[in-house]
Amino acid sequence: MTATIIDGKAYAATIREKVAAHVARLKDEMDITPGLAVVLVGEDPASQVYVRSKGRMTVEAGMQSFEHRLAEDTEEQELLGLIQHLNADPQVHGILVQLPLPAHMNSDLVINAVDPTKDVDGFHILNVGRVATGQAAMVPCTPLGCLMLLRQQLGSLEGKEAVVIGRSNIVGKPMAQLLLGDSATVTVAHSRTQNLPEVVRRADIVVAAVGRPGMVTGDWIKPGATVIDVGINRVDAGGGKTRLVGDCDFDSVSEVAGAITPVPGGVGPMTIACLLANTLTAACRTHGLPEPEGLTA
Ligand SMILES: Nc1nc(=O)c2c([nH]1)NC[C@@H]1CN(c3ccc(C(=O)N[C@@H](CCC(=O)O)C(=O)O)cc3)C=[N+]21
Repeated sequence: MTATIIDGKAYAATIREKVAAHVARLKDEMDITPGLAVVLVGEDPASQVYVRSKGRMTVEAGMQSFEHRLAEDTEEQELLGLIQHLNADPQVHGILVQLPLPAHMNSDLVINAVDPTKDVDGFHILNVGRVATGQAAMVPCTPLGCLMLLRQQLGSLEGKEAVVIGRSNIVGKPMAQLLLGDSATVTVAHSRTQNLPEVVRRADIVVAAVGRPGMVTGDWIKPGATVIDVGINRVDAGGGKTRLVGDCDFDSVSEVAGAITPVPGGVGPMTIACLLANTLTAACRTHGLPEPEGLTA
């Protein structure tokens, strides 16, 4: 069997179009332009690329983009001051502080300093609790994007066996909560899980979010399963070049799976589309306006 390739890039483009159409109406009818502030501390080249493409897509969706670049050695207090300023700025509806932060900063403290209504990453502890209890939240972008792809591919997730590989606060844990919210039966596996391949072989839905290139191979996969590959790993491609690969060994997994997301072109573009969707949702909530449909969990 050869798996269907789930075209995250194309689906993300449709999400961004929906966002743009709603933003255009907000501007016309309400004179409101949603705004997203992205804060980057340090000079990590990969992070700079993401920040640039986020900024470009924000503007393409008709929203305002504010970028703040701080030096690697910025004091935590200065970053907290900037966050207070953005919290108070009515033009800013969403705030994203790019992670990871430099080692001298307390990430939990910084994340929890963001106004939860502007926390478009969904990392504030209040939003974590709201997602866990099924209340209206800001939902983390990558898991939200994965959920959208799964719903699109499978329709209902009810009663399906889902195995999430990875237990991070930014992907694995919130992904598990969202799958539960859609009535899947959820296992969260990780690096210490015993008989990991055997556990994964039970799954109708596999979400791989471990950050290890090619770790999940075809023999781990139940025939026909839907596989969402969250990994974005840059590996040596020889000749001084690099390429992006996922956490799944694409060639062998796609021989067994029913459907699989590619890397690049799968989850990554959905993450950015969901960031724009969350910014729009935040703007609507702030102004007491109806939320866009199909863009939240
Ligand atoms: N607070 C915070 N929120 C984030 O959401 C966040 C972050 N920090 N830190 C860094 C990671 C990384 N990240 C990506 C998003 C999209 C692509 C993406 O669209 N990738 C393309 C490929 C891009 C390329 O070719 O380099 C793809 O997968 O097709 C990648 C990576 C969001 N992050």
